[in-house]
Amino acid sequence: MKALIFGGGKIARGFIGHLLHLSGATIVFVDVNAALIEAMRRRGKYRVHIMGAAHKSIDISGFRGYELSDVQAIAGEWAEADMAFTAVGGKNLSALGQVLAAAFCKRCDLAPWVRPFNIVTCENWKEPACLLAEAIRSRLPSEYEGLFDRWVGVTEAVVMRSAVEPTEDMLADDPLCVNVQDFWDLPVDRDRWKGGLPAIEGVRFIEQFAGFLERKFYTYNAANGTVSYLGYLRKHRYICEAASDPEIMEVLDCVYEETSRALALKHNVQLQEQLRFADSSKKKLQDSNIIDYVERNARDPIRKLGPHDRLVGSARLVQASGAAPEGLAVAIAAALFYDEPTDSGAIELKALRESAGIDAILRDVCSIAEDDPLALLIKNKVEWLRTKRWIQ
Ligand SMILES: NC(=O)C1=CN([C@@H]2O[C@H](COP(=O)(O)OP(=O)(O)OC[C@H]3O[C@@H](n4cnc5c(N)ncnc54)[C@H](O)[C@@H]3O)[C@@H](O)[C@H]2O)C=CC1
Ligand SMILES: O=P(O)(O)OC[C@H]1O[C@](O)(CO)[C@@H](O)[C@@H]1O
Repeated sequence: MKALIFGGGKIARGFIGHLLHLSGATIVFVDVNAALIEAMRRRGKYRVHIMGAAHKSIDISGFRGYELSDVQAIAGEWAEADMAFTAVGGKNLSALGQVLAAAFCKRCDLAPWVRPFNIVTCENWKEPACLLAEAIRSRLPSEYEGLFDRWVGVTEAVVMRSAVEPTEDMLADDPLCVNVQDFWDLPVDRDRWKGGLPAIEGVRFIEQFAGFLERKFYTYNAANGTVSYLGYLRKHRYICEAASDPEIMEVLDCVYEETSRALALKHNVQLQEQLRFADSSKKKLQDSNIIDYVERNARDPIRKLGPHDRLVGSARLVQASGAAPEGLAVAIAAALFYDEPTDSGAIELKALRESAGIDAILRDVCSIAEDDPLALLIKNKVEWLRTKRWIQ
């Protein structure tokens, strides 16, 4: 078995590469970051540290690496590969699609198709498989479209292992190592997969997958958004500390309650089952074996305040179910005040807030109009945060 992994970051190395290595696959990483690829080639191995279960940690070696600009090499590897995964960040899928379209044409010219090829997105994003498939297909010359439709499946996975930057000491020893959660399951949408199913450690093909990614995103990520933005205001460094702060837990429980009702309704899942799912998210956030940082989870607030992302997207879902997203509105209000000076997105957000005001952020970043009930609710929660002195 041979697999391409687009992205060489934390999830690519610390989860997808790990599972594929355990399955005996030949692994080819492709990343836009030339320095990262150079380091991967030079060092030839990296360590995956399993947090809280050091005896399961492992060295991964025997992989190859290419820069994304090397379309010819990607096409050559593709011609011999069985599947590909992406872990590049949802906002980069469209740019990746452009390269994959060019590589696909070259790959078609290199060798005839004899079996289907699947690309699995591993991204916290709204409908990433559709997005990537369209980003590739829309750039294909018409004579290649039929081949793409016939031979390539684009499907998606739900990534629930956390992969975290190691400490500076660990990086000094191995700059490519990754700290990961002791979690091994990778659910993949079976219905979008073309052809026979491979046996890959941890990969679980699920039928009627629709909705699972949304449930995960608006449960796990809505919760870690809530915990991290409130955690920042409450000056917590670690996620597990913030998630165990009684004042934050009150808001967190409210978020779980409102998102669970809306998700159960939308996806026709028993409320009790969805609440159990929410509970597993809470346990993960509070797990002190997982050394994860408020800063990492709050990072890139402009993306995370986007209209379909974890906070506003889930608030919209709650509104659509006929309820008011009280807890999520607190989390969004807190995110508007994520003023971390080391985060370029946070600096931009603060400058926008100070120059144009909250209404402008809600309109331009979150796509929430000034007279939308959600805007009014969020602004009420901003005042509430002020009365609690969590913001000035
Ligand atoms: N780190 C985590 O705990 C989790 C991450 N995820 C998702 O996994 C995805 C990857 O996240 P991380 O690995 O944490 O990020 P990361 O920042 O560690 O890695 C992303 C990598 O993608 C590369 N990249 C960007 N654009 C590219 C392109 N067009 N082609 C090839 N490579 C490109 C970057 O250079 C970087 O090396 C994201 O969608 C994230 O939401 C999901 C669950 C958990
Ligand atoms: O970069 P993003 O989108 O915050 O995704 C990473 C997050 O997803 C999670 O796995 C939550 O499910 C977190 O551990 C992690 O912070």
